[in-house]
Amino acid sequence: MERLFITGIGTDVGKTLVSAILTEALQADYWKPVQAGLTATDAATVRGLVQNPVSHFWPERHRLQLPASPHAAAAAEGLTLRAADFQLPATNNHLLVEGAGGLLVPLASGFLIADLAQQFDLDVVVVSRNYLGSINHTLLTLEALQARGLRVRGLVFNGEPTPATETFIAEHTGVPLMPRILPEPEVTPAVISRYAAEFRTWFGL
Ligand SMILES: Nc1ncnc2c1ncn2[C@@H]1O[C@H](COP(=O)(O)OP(=O)(O)OP(=O)(O)O)[C@@H](O)[C@H]1O
Ligand SMILES: C[C@H](N)[C@H](N)CCCCCC(=O)O
Ligand SMILES: [Mg+2]
Repeated sequence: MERLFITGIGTDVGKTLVSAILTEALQADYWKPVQAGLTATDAATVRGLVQNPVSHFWPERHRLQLPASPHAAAAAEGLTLRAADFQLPATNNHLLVEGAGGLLVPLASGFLIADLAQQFDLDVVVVSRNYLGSINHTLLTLEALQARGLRVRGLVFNGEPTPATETFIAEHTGVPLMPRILPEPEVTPAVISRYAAEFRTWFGL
């Protein structure tokens, strides 16, 4: 059974896109524990992109109005998020848990996204979007995971292929590479389904 925590090298790097692909590939359940910003929630986005009838979408534990760092969005509502608030959904299906922003984004004082992945004892998928500076952000994320003893199930490169970047990161870290995502003119259920087939092959399904 795959139980995966989806993180990335920052915000807006494609975690939700990759979550939709993995949800479809594995017919997995999906859970976003903390949603900051409610105009278009990540769970609604994934639900709209996934076509299989098996996936279940678990409700967010905290839905915060402000599209900001969760610690600040919670404080704006007079809330303090705590580790004890969060329990992994009780499912027998594959499960994908999407973080908010990057690995060290704060949920509260002394409580980071990385702590959630550790608390749930999940393997981690890292999404790296290509931009100038992304090598450093990717290596920092992978070092922080290693320092916490978190296992990397795979790294996904998203965006314009950049062989010099991807080869360096792969050789320097030795992390397993999942299929890469190209810039898509539009993100549709058909696009998700096409990548899901590639990921199914990667998982040996
Ligand atoms: N390969 C791609 N092709 C086209 N659009 C993309 C691609 N990757 C990401 N996007 C778009 O970029 C935006 C940000 O991606 P996404 O929402 O997946 O980021 P995120 O890492 O989940 O952000 P957050 O930290 O808010 O959860 C979305 O509009 C998404 O559709
Ligand atoms: C609102 C946004 N889309 C994400 N959900 C939260 C991003 C928090 C980033 C905090 C930071 O690293 O400075
Ligand atoms: Mg997202």
